[in-house]
Amino acid sequence: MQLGQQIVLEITDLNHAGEGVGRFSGLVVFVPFALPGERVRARVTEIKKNYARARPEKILSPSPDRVLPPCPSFGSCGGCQLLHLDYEHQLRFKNEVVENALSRLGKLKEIEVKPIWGMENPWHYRNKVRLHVAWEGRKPILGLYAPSSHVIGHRVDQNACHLLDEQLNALARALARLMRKHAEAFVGLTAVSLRLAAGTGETMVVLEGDGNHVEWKQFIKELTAATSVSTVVKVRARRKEEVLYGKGYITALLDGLSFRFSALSFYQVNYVQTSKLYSKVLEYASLSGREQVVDAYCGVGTIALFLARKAARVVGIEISPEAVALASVNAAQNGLNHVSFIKGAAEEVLPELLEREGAFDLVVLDPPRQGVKWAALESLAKARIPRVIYVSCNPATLARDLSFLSAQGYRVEEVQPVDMFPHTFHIECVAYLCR
Ligand SMILES: C[S@@+](CC[C@H](N)C(=O)[O-])C[C@H]1O[C@@H](n2cnc3c(N)ncnc32)[C@H](O)[C@@H]1O
Repeated sequence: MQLGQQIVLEITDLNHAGEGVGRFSGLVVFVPFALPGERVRARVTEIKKNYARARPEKILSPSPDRVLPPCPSFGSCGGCQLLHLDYEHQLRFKNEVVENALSRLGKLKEIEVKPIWGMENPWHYRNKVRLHVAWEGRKPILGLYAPSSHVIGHRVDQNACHLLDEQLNALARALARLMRKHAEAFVGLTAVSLRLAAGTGETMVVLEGDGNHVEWKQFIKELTAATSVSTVVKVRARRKEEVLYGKGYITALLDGLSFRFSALSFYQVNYVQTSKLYSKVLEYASLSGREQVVDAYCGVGTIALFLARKAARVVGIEISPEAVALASVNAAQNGLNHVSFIKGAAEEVLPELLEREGAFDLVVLDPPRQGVKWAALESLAKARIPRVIYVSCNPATLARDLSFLSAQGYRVEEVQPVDMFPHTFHIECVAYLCR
């Protein structure tokens, strides 16, 4: 096989990233946007020792599960990987990814993986987007990068995104128009994020990088006159927030609670599915009102406050100082005064907390994609925490960590996948473990 060679192959499977898997001359070949059962003609783009990658040029015999992607940017935009696969089959694929991760990576057999909870309407669900700034001559353009590249593959002024909330699509278009008008202001800006708070409809524009502040003033004046944007914040190298307009945060409403979040604090991207995810956490928690609970990786305190409505005491742990400050405000605003928050890394704070006051009934973990550090996992068994709920956005690290906890004496009772990210390969899960 050679780079640039044209090959014809049968696709037999999908890998965890949603790419078609076939074989050519004995080598595994990944073909993005190809489906199992398809025969494709593709051009080799990468050759490694154990696998190759090829770009599809023609689908010679399409799968019956293939659908026409509604977005003209599909394939040239890195946002979606599964828009060509019928939604029912996307859900089936995701269940299989979770089952395979648990059995192959985690060596965990006989775990009950429930059928994934899909969306009734899997479109326009995203309340956040990070757009990149690129240049077309002296004019800035705004869009999403092509897969594995730093080239814009989807321009927001040309097409609306089918995953993004329509309010944010409209804001992105208005922004792109004004950016071209105030091109000077955008020299030095690398990205612009847009966020929307459900329930209140408040929106935030986050400018990343540096630029001409005098020009920004005029740009922001025109932006806020032309749109209903609530706040504009600047962050430099994604570290410190500087409020340029409005309050610097927006407030979302979810199932009777309100949550403030800011430019640098995490907030789940899909409101409909977040409500289902948190209801599952609450169901697994099955609180009576007497329990003491830890919510590790608590963000702005969302799960902590959901649980606090039914628990005696909740302690949240979070590394981001912005998020911890907002979590405390959120607790106070929701009248939940038996919740406290500790700023720090879970792998340091959790072992200390459990050693100091071991009497917690339940620990919730909701780490980023890298999963939980072993020091934190070990401390659960050491403190004999009876029940653990693990929320994960990465089946591979979930499998690794559940395997570790199994070896430490925990039994994985059930795993519920939730489709937080339709049309992409990303999968959210919530797992329930008992000692
Ligand atoms: C997936 S988010 C979950 C947030 C929250 N549970 C929610 O549902 O909105 C993970 C959070 O963990 C925080 N984080 C990342 N590394 C951490 C660490 N080592 N210790 C504590 N928190 C961490 C991030 O800042 C982020 O807020």
